[in-house]
Amino acid sequence: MSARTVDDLRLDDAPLALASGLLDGRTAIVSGGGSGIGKAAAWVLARLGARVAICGRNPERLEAVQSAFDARGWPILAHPCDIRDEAGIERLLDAVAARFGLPDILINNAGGQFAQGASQIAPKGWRAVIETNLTGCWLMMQAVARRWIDGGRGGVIVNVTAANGRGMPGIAHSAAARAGVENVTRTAAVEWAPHGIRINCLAPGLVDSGGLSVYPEAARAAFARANPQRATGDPWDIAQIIAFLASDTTRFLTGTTITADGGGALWGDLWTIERPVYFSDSFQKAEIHVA
Ligand SMILES: CCCCCCCCCCC/C=C/C(=O)SCCNC(=O)CCNC(=O)[C@H](O)C(C)(C)COP(=O)(O)OP(=O)(O)OC[C@H]1O[C@@H](n2cnc3c(N)ncnc32)[C@H](O)[C@@H]1OP(=O)(O)O
Ligand SMILES: NC(=O)C1=CN([C@@H]2O[C@H](COP(=O)(O)OP(=O)(O)OC[C@H]3O[C@@H](n4cnc5c(N)ncnc54)[C@H](OP(=O)(O)O)[C@@H]3O)[C@@H](O)[C@H]2O)C=CC1
Repeated sequence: MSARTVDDLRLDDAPLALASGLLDGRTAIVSGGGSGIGKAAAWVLARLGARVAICGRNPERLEAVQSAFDARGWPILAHPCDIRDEAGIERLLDAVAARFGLPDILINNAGGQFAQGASQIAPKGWRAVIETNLTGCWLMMQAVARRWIDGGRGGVIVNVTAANGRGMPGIAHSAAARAGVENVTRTAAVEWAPHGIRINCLAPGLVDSGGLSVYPEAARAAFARANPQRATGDPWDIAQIIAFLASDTTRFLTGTTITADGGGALWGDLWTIERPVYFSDSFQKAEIHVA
């Protein structure tokens, strides 16, 4: 896919890296499956043979994906759910169980944040982002893992985080939440290994998924400078790594984070908010006053 739209026909035609039929008979839940990376992941998983359940807050987005799947004859359950609502998560899992049985795969992809300087973030905004990206992700993984453990069987979890190794200027709340998810992933990977549960994270850099439209124009124009490839990522490529992590191909991999950021962890410059003048090329060192 050279253009970065998450367009249905492009998702049909984009080449698959994994073997067709690899996920035959598996059921996967994809949170945030109505848009962007989650939608691309739902497509990859279905093209590999999985039955897919998608959730998100906005029913219209889910229904559009459901219609596309129905038109292709792919089994799908679209169930609105806010991942911050534990009772809602139980209803989602009950609906999946009634339609497909216990899931085999959880793709914890739902998330997001708003860009704001760290000193400006209001307590309510901080809590909203932590609740979404840390607590929501945790509630999903715990609820699914409990059902696997109670059912005496294992499963695979893929948590979509964000490349945060050098911090994430302009989205401090999300940086904290994603680091928390990566650590609880390492922890749960050990605790739940005896139950046959594998769990890994995929940390994307900037991916042109449509989700980036929430950022200011000036920030978006600079996003391709965030890595040495000087490019934003493609949702299809991210979706294929998700499927790779969800498949038995990676059965010896657990508790790790794969970063897919075009090398941004090594070099690049990313500000999701306007960069302070202190960091501009024209700023004179002599202007720095150290108390
Ligand atoms: C050099 C380092 C290199 C590192 C490279 C790192 C590269 C990775 C970069 C990662 C970039 C990430 C991209 C993406 O994630 S794309 C996907 C984007 N999609 C979204 O973000 C959409 C989802 N977001 C949301 O739904 C919301 O932002 C939210 C998470 C907050 C949840 O919404 P909710 O409906 O619960 O919350 P509210 O809207 O009611 O708001 C609650 C309070 O939050 C504050 N708030 C919300 N929006 C803003 C805003 N735009 N500006 C400031 N504050 C905001 C506010 O306090 C709200 O309360 P009030 O409304 O009462 O004021
Ligand atoms: N695109 C990028 O550059 C990067 C993205 N990411 C992360 O990747 C994931 C996918 O993002 P992307 O596809 O790009 O953007 P999108 O905004 O398209 O996807 C976010 C999805 O999460 C869902 N979602 C958000 N909050 C909730 C909630 N409380 N409960 C249930 N669903 C929710 C949204 O659906 P709805 O609004 O209907 O609830 C939406 O489908 C997110 O976690 C994002 O933060 C990380 C790094 C970079």
